Amino acid sequence: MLCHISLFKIKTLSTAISIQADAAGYEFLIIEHKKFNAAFALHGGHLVHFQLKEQQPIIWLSKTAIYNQQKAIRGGVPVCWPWFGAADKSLGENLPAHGFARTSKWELAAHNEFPEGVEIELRLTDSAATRDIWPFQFELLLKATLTDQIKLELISKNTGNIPFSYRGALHSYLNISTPESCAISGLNNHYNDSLDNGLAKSGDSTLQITGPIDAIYKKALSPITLSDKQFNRQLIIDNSGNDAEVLWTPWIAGAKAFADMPDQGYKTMFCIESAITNKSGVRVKPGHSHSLSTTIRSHTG
Ligand SMILES: O=P(O)(O)OC[C@H]1O[C@@H](O)[C@H](O)[C@@H](O)[C@@H]1O
Repeated sequence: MLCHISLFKIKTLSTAISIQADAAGYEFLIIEHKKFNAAFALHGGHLVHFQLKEQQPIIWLSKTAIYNQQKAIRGGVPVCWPWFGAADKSLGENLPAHGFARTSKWELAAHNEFPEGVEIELRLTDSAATRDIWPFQFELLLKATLTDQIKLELISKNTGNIPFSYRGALHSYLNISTPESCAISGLNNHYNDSLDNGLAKSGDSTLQITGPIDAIYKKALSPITLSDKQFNRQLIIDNSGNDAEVLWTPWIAGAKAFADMPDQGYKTMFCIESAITNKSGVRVKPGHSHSLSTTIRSHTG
């Protein structure tokens, strides 16, 4: 499953679910269900693998991803939180891009196996280290329901006594055959091009992948479909709680510049992210929660 990492089993949680670790003690939750295989890294609360039996993986993971506590994993579904992109200057200098959730160690809060799949809950709460850079109390829950589809729900709960605002994303790296085989439809026509100083532009409702893309599309009004001719499948993506879909591929130069992506890696991935990118973010009052989600299902033929 994670064929480029050697893992040993630490604990069996149910027939399909176990905790396994690499030689350095980096922990994964491994799911070997009769319908699919999947894996999460506890570091980052990060889905790193999902593959239905007899199909190509839905989620892309870099073969040269770096697994250590300081780094976000390249691939999978990074949880970007409590900000998206660069941190607000008011929080300080040199803060990590896309927040601290993807480089924090999460805990397994619940797991349940049933005939059609599994439910997994991973939790991250504030600590002295998080309050040092983001002065709020919170409970972040990633609820994953894995069946013949992936459903990820990120619930941001304010456990303190002052409101907070957050931005973020479920930054899905989708596994594709080749860029030329793919077309994306169902997008909103309006986007801001991050490769052109955030300029507001309008595009066609179907997008081909022919070069680098880094764009913030206004929230789609219906599900988005990534059609992949060579894999003979459509990935159908339904997001909620978001204000945008961020589309991203680093393309040739970008992949070359990353130490944790093979030079050719850009050819087999494409990101469609369920994101909150508005400057003001989503405000969550004490005792309240907000949910950001993405559902990805595959339709073959
Ligand atoms: O390399 P990172 O921090 O994981 O970010 C990857 C990309 O993430 C995307 O969401 C951003 O729009 C891009 O600008 C960014 O390059």
